[in-house]
Amino acid sequence: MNLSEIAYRRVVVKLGTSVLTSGSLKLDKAHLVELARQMACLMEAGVEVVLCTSGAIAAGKEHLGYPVLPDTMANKQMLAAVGQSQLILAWSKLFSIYDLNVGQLLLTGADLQDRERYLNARDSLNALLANGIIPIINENDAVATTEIKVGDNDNLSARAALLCDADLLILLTDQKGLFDADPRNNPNAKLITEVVNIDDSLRKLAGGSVSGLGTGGMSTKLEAADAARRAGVDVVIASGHHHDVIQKVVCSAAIGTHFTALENPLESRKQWILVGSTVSGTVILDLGAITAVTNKGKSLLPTGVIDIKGEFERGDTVELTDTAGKVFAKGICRYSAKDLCLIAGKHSDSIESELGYDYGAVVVHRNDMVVL
Ligand SMILES: Nc1ncnc2c1ncn2[C@@H]1O[C@H](COP(=O)(O)OP(=O)(O)O)[C@@H](O)[C@H]1O
Ligand SMILES: N[C@@H](CCC(=O)OP(=O)(O)O)C(=O)O
Repeated sequence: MNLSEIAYRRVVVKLGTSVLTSGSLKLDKAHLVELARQMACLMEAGVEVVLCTSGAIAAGKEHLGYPVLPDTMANKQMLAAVGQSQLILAWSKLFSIYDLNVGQLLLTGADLQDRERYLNARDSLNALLANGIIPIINENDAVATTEIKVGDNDNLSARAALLCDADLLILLTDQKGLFDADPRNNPNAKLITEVVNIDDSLRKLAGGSVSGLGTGGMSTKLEAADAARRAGVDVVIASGHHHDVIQKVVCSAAIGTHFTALENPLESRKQWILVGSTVSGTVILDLGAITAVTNKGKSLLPTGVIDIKGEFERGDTVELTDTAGKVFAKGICRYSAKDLCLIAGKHSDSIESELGYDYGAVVVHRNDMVVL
């Protein structure tokens, strides 16, 4: 391959457990050597690489000799705590062959939810890159509980790509890309080489993980691809076992499934609303408000609110839905759920008389909203 064809300057490479174990129950060290070589070669050629690696729980099971344990959160945390240190040790040793240092960033959803913590994580990631160090990211499974987790490394890697302003996200897995059906169940499934629109019909094609190794399957990869391309990042889903896959994808080879970045990416704050912040509640809108928000670029006023679900505070992120539950936007709410119940369906002029105070006429401002 000719590295003079390099098309990207900053790349996030996400390696699923399925790739790291080659479908077995332990880390496939020989394959890790191969993957590290490809990433080191790109670094040498001036491409900045961020590695988002799964495999902590698999490595923990291997290191402890596959103990038979009750399936509790504490046991998963224990396996991740043991396995993460083995995983980072393996990567650190492999990159040291190329005189490359690594820096470990263990994140949870909670670290990215709060805008200030999000910006701190961004500074740390950028500082590693600025010093030629490979950031190695995983979810902090040893302390994370379901409530505070991102939950899967596909979405975590998309958030990492946004954090460091990458121009390419490569999701490597055990399939050649996204197929029109799960190839494990359907031998006639066809590879989709180019995705232009991510819509409900495409989402229906992407199933979960059935191997028992991975988390989320293709459906979380599609979520990740959607978030990344909205932020201006190209995405490729490909097989982690394709020869020289990382280098070839960085040189724009036609491998796997390609998602081209949208031409008008979301600004940084809206990227955070889309992928960083956690949804605390739901605001249900009438048809007039849905049209105003989705087609006319308007802010949401209380008069268009029909109902509210969940307990949220002023400043929390909410989903905006229709009465059937279809989510069409996400945004930061300027009123708490309690206040919104009192002003729902009312004219903005009456907010002060209803509440005794007023945070402005708007419930979700269009600058704080991402239409999906
Ligand atoms: N439409 C699809 N195309 C390809 N793979 C699919 C599809 N739907 C579901 N899958 C499943 O997604 C799996 C890959 O995801 P996952 O198991 O989470 O692996 P990883 O550890 O790489 O994240 C594949 O093994 C496959 O069974
Ligand atoms: N954080 C977990 C992996 C979670 C995950 O998304 O796994 P995968 O679907 O294999 O990328 C671990 O290190 O075991």
